[in-house]
Amino acid sequence: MDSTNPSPKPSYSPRKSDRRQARKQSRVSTRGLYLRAIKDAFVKLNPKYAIKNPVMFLVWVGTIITTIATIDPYLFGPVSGNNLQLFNGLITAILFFTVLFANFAEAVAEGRGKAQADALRTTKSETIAKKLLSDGSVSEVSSTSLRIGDTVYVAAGDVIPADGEVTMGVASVDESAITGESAPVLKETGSDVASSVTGGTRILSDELIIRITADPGKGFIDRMIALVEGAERTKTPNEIALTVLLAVLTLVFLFVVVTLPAIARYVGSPISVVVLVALLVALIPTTIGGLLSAIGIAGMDRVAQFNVIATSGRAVEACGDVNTLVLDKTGTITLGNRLAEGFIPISTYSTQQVANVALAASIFDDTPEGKSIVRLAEKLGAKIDFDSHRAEAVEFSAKTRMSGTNLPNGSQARKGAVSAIKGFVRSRNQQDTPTPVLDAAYEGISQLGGTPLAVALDSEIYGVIYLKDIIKPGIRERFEQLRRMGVRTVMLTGDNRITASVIAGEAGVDDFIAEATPEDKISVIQREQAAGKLVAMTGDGTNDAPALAQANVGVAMNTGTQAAKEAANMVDLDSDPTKLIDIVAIGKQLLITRGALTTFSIANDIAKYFAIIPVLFTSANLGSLNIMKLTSTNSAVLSALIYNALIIPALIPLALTGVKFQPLTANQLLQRNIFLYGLGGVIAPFIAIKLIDVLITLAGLA
Ligand SMILES: Nc1ncnc2c1ncn2[C@@H]1O[C@H](COP(=O)(O)OP(=O)(O)OP(=O)(O)O)[C@@H](O)[C@H]1O
Ligand SMILES: [K+]
Ligand SMILES: [Mg+2]
Repeated sequence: MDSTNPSPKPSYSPRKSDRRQARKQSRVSTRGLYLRAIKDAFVKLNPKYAIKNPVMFLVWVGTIITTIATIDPYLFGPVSGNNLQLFNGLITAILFFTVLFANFAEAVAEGRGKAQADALRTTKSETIAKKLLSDGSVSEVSSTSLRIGDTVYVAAGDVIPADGEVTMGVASVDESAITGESAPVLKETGSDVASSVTGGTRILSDELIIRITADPGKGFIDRMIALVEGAERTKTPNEIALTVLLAVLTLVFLFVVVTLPAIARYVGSPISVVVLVALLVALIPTTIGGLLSAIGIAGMDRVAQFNVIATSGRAVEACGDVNTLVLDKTGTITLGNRLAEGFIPISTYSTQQVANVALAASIFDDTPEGKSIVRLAEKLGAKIDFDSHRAEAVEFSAKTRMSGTNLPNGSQARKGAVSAIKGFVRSRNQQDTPTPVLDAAYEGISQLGGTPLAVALDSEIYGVIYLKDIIKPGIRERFEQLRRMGVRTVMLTGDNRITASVIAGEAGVDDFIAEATPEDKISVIQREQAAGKLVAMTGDGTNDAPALAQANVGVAMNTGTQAAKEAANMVDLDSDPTKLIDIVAIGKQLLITRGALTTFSIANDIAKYFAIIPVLFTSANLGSLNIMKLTSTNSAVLSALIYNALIIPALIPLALTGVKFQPLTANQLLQRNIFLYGLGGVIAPFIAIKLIDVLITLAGLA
């Protein structure tokens, strides 16, 4: 839970994003990226890879056929015409470039990940680990020999040899190797969120004893490398469905093209094999076929640029389908640094007395709330009148919703949710005490969106602490955007009903659940899923792990426990719960981009069909069909093919950055995109082909 998170809340200053930006740029040089992609484009010509993309593979096969026809134009039967070898050679070259361009698109998309993986690998060099043996002695071993369950000792200056949990000590650690943030992070034992350490990070001060939790090659950095490199990138269900659709379309066009020679012979206008291959390539969906995997990779990459590591493309894509977002109140919707604003006494007690009990109940509470209560109480002159070394801490838990101190004299000081403290007092008094003043204070604070904490000593409630929290600026607009995209937001909080409804109303969430226990989180998710919804959530604690695993998209905070990180399918390196909203937007954009480019590609192919087919039959005195007045059959085929090849690199930037994103529902988007990319896709080829036809006629190529 957030209130137990000792690390500072993320700031929203532009400086931080600038730093992140600078880091990305230094890691990846654009020039190197393109050079590498050009090389990879050739490597991907290997049939072993090429066959994974059926549409482009067919183009590759076509290239080989036209190559043979260039060497011997008469091999596949009698053909007429002059300059056959030049024409066939040109077609072959264009087809070859079509395949290369598609490979290049994929390679560019993969490039950034590969460069990032290289940078990560440099942090992963083998180190010497100080392993603790059962007899208490220390033995120096290689980090690669460590196994789960081993215990190691690390001190200032050491690199942590493998992932683990701190079992003893407190130390500050430089995690910039994975998060890019130079500020040191405090690691300590016992804490739910600060006890997990990552191999490859460096201890800056003090020393730690760590129990290893990952075998060699299975650590967080290893997983990150595999992920950013795309080694684990499997096709997502949506991608598979689209690949099947494209294959079917390809078959249809293959059938169309195969039946053409018979018709052509009938009308007395025979067509050569090379023209048939060219026609086939022009008609099959090569544009989307060539860009499909680049779009998917770019989606993962865009998530990575937000400093979020996705375990699979499937996870990013699932974000696009999310219908319900489950969010925490404290720290996600509100700023989360709830600070004590005042003490309100009840019955005969004075403010001073409330402050004294509040202080006694908070001396061991190191949550931001606890510390702010101590500060305020001390400011009001409160003092503790017992030996704190002999007192016992009662830790806060989201289940009990209270915390406190057992004093040396046997007294119990508590503070917590008003209902929880009422329950605490009732169990000692065996009856309810009517407390109209308490209820008024509770309601007053809640109406302001604040959190009221009741303060009790043994069987007496002394008063209420007002914890003030502020809704994050701009959060209402973000929920508004989500609503327009058809995403429902549900706020989940351990806080009381009134506070919850006030904050929910101000923030504009669709629904909320108050006084929620950690178990409620999982049941909310299950209920939504039972209604056919895809659910996304964030979490950091161990008790969030089951809910993170249950959600379709679970984003764990990097400050969270190992269990939470393993259960999630994304890890946010900045530990900013608000990012879930951005990730959902990225997922939506990925799906929209794919849809838009598919529409454009298919519209293009249909337009090309009507542009070229008539020209093929001009010699049969069907010239009136040549509405575009293209120069000749050859120039029509060449123009169409050149357009077909060039459109792939022309659309790479769009495939990588994604189409312009507007928060609309899926249906509205579909309509808008069919109009924009469908109509555009029909018109563009006519204009472009005509233009290229004029140019190559001027150049005397056809
Ligand atoms: N350190 C604390 N000591 C005592 N009581 C606390 C402490 N922190 C929170 N509480 C009380 O327990 C309630 C539940 O806390 P919990 O962390 O489950 O939810 P929350 O912080 O209010 O909201 P969210 O679930 O959005 O983080 C709080 O609303 C508050 O009344
Ligand atoms: K095509
Ligand atoms: Mg909380």
